[in-house]
Amino acid sequence: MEESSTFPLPDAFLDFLKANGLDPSIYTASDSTPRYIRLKPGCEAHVQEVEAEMKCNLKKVGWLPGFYSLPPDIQIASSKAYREGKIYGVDAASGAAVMALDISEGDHVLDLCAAPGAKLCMISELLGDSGSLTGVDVATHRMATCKTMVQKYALGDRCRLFVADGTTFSLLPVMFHSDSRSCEPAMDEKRDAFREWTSRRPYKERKKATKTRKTDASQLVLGTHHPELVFYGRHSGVVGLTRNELYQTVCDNEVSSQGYDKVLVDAECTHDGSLRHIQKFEHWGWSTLQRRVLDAERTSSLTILQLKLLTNGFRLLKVGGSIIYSTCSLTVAQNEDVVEQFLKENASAGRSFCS
Ligand SMILES: C[S@@+](CC[C@H](N)C(=O)[O-])C[C@H]1O[C@@H](n2cnc3c(N)ncnc32)[C@H](O)[C@@H]1O
Repeated sequence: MEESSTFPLPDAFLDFLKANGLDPSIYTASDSTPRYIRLKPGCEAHVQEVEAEMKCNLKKVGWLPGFYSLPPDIQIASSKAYREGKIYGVDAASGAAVMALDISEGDHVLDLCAAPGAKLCMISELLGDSGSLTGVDVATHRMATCKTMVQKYALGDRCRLFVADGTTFSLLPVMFHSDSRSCEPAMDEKRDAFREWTSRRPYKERKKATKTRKTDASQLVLGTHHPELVFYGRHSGVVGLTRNELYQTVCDNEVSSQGYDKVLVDAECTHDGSLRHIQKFEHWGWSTLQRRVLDAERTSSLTILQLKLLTNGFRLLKVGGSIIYSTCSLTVAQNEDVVEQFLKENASAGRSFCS
């Protein structure tokens, strides 16, 4: 047990920190680390109203547009501004990862580990009325949260969300599918085209979707699946496409010109860098931390997963595009080492590190 911690860190976690050369005293700061919110664009006029409701000052974060810091003990989820979709909680570090993508108008962006969706929402805001956004996550329940977020904040117009394995996901931005269509689909195929998204679908459609989902889920296990499309916006490019068009396969040389402009690989990790997350294990139980985070076998298989995600993200990037790899771990093994290995295996990738 470490004297300097404000909450008791278990020995197994201290061993993990030691093995990775991390100083346990950083966790003493967890009670004084500010929280951050992002104000939805257009809601700037509501700052004073939010301050009055939360009974605290919002401090503008100069280097992150739309971000404000507030004292650590403020509960944002119970506030009216949060319920009304004017603000959402997102760390400054998450904001930094998104800003590093350098989103430009018209970009087609892929977020390969998207759920629960804070970064995806920010990307969507930066894209505004242009380009497209594809979110992928392997966890169905986390993707459900992501879908709820984009709908709550009305950010899903240009967005499509898939439950899929990011290490094998291979769909290109949807605009290109329709551009590259060689011939018009047959009439009966077109009748099956995706209609405008609605959560309240007729019974027949819901039944069909459940059947498709079940088939997709069983194929997911077999590894022969299509990604499961769980949401698409009006201007995501999906409306009007048939399933065949959406799931059209592409060859590698098409990707170089028709791939994504920007890819974010916010990879699964041990979350040790998220002080607030680690703090939660005090309530969830430290044995959960042991099982979910520290298990040595999991940690080594994690770095393999991280490398595979980064490699697949790069495969889907068009020539000249940018890819950002980020984690909420502080370990060199899950960050610099993964990137070094990736660069060794992908000579055509340029590099730039930031911490
Ligand atoms: C750090 S979280 C992502 C946080 C998210 N980018 C955000 O800003 O809210 C990592 C995510 O990776 C997902 N994940 C794990 N393995 C994956 C895989 N093989 N393919 C795609 N996503 C995966 C997890 O389900 C988890 O949601």
